[in-house]
Amino acid sequence: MKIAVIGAGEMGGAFATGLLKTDLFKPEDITVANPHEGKLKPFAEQGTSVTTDNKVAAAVADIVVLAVKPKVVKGVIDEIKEELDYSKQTIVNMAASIKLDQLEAWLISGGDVPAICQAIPNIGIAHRQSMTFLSPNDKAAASPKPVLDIFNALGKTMVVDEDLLGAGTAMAGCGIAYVLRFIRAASEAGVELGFKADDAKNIILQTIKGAGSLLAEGCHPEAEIDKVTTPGGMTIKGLNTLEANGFTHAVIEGFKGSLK
Ligand SMILES: NC(=O)C1=CN([C@@H]2O[C@H](COP(=O)(O)OP(=O)(O)OC[C@H]3O[C@@H](n4cnc5c(N)ncnc54)[C@H](O)[C@@H]3O)[C@@H](O)[C@H]2O)C=CC1
Ligand SMILES: O=C(O)[C@@H]1CCC=N1
Repeated sequence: MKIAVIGAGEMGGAFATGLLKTDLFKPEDITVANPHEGKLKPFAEQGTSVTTDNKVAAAVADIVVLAVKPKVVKGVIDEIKEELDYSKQTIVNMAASIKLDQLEAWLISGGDVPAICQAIPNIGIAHRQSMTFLSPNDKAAASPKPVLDIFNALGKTMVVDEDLLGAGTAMAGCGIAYVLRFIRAASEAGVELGFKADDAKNIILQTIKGAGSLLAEGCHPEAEIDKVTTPGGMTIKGLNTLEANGFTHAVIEGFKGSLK
C-alpha cells in the first residue's frame, strides 16, 4: 500500500509526521508533494519519497491525500486527474468546507467518480493523537477499511454524515486551538500567582491529564466538580468568578463562532 500527501504545510506535514510513527507504511511508500522544496527536506531526511510534481505523487499512490488550502483544491485536482485510476485509488480530502458533491463534480471522468473520503483531523495527528472526522462518499463507504485503518492509527476517529463535518471541524480541528488558548491563559494566571512560566504550563498540563483520565473512565464532569467544591471553599469562589466573567458562554460562543 502506498500513500501520497499533496501539500506539506501544517496539516499535511503533521499527517506525514504521524504516518512515519506508525508501521502502516514503509517511509519510501509515503510520497510527500509540495511546490517548495524547503517543505520537503525534513521528510526526505526521514526516508520518504518527495516530489515537487503532484502528478508523480498521485500516480504512484493507492491513497491520495489532498492537504492544500481549499482554494487550491480544484487546481490540484485538475492537475492530477489524468493520473488517477478510479478502480483502485481513494482520494482523501482534508481541505475544510469543500463538499463531497463538489469534489465528485471536479473529479468525475467518463461518468465515473473515485472513492472519496472527507477527513478533518487536528494537529495532534503529528503525535498520533488526532480527533479525526471522516465522511466517505458511497464508493468509499463500500470499502472504508484502508482509510479507517490509517486514521485509527493516528488517534481517534468518528465517521459522520457530511452535515456534521463542519461541527466536527469546530469541535476538534479548531477546538485544539481553543484548548491550547485555555492552557496559555491558565499558565499566565499561574505566573501571576507566583510560578515560573514553564512550571505553570506543566502544572496545568498535568491537571488537564487528570481531568481527562477521570472522564475517560466514564465520570461526568459536573459530578467530579462537585467533589472538588468544598462548601465555602476556594474552588466554588473561582468557578463563580469564572462564570461571572462569562466563561461557559464564551466557550460555547467560541466553538459556534468557528462556523459563522
Ligand atoms: N491546520 C489545521 O489544523 C487543519 C487544516 N485543515 C485543512 O488542511 C488544509 C491545509 O491547511 P494547512 O496545512 O493549515 O495550510 P498550509 O498553508 O500550512 O499548507 C498548505 C501547503 O500546501 C502547499 N501548496 C500550495 N499550493 C500547492 C499545490 N498546488 N500543490 C501542492 N501543494 C501546494 C503549500 O506550499 C503549503 O505547504 C486546508 O484546506 C485546511 O482547511 C483541516 C483540519 C485542520
Ligand atoms: O482554521 C481552519 O480553517 C482550519 C480548519 C480546522 C483547523 N484549521
